[in-house]
Amino acid sequence: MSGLNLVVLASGRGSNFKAIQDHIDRGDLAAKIQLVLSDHADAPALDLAQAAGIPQAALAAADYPDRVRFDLALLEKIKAVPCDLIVLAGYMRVLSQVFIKEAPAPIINIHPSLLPAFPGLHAQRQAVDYGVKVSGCTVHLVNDILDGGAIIAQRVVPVLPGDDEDRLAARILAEEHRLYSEVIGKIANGQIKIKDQSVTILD
Ligand SMILES: Nc1nc2c(c(=O)[nH]1)N[C@@H](CN(C=O)c1ccc(C(=O)N[C@@H](CCC(=O)O)C(=O)O)cc1)CN2
Ligand SMILES: NCC(=O)N[C@@H]1O[C@H](COP(=O)([O-])[O-])[C@@H](O)[C@H]1O
Repeated sequence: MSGLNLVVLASGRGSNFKAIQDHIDRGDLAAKIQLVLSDHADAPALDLAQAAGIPQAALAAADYPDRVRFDLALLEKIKAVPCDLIVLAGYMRVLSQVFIKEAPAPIINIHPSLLPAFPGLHAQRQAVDYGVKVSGCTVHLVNDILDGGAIIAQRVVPVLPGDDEDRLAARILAEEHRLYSEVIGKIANGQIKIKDQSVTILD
């Protein structure tokens, strides 16, 4: 039983993708990553996917006239494989309304702050600069409002004296690696149900 079919979108390092695959390999997560897609051909996430024997591909934005045509090409690759859930794992492009509408499965994202605080890019830097005493990470549904989709789960992470962006990011990242697989596991076993843009969490 391979469980939930996942397609992962990653722009860079891929540590969240790797954490999900590690949970799958350990038998902790009833899912199968069918494809890893990136908008950067040199993304380390693609090397991690290749090493894990997972099909992977990169699409270059420069090869497409606009965001919608890029997203339609992305969708074409996603629709060619079994997909129950699209997982953004450090995917650094805003998805168009067309992508959101035409996606063959729900889309989730992990964000390194306690949304709605600090949306967008460099959330950890925003938190340090603001001087908050706690931050954290959020798993949310993806819709056409950037980082505005329904919140599925959050974890609080302390901001310690002397923290800079990198130290806080590392502390939050460790929590992301746990939270994301926990949430995907609950989607796989039906404890979290997603219908259209609403989330139901069963205790
Ligand atoms: N339609 C949506 N698309 C995306 C969402 C979302 O909630 N709705 N989440 C983001 C993830 N993300 C933060 O969590 C994020 C990613 C990228 C950007 C952004 O401004 N990207 C720029 C390019 C930046 C770059 O190339 O360095 C852009 O796309 O023009 C903001 C937030 C994923 N997509
Ligand atoms: N706005 C989106 C965003 O900032 N996402 C963040 O990018 C990092 C990707 O790391 P990874 O490639 O090692 O998973 C993660 O910290 C993720 O929360």
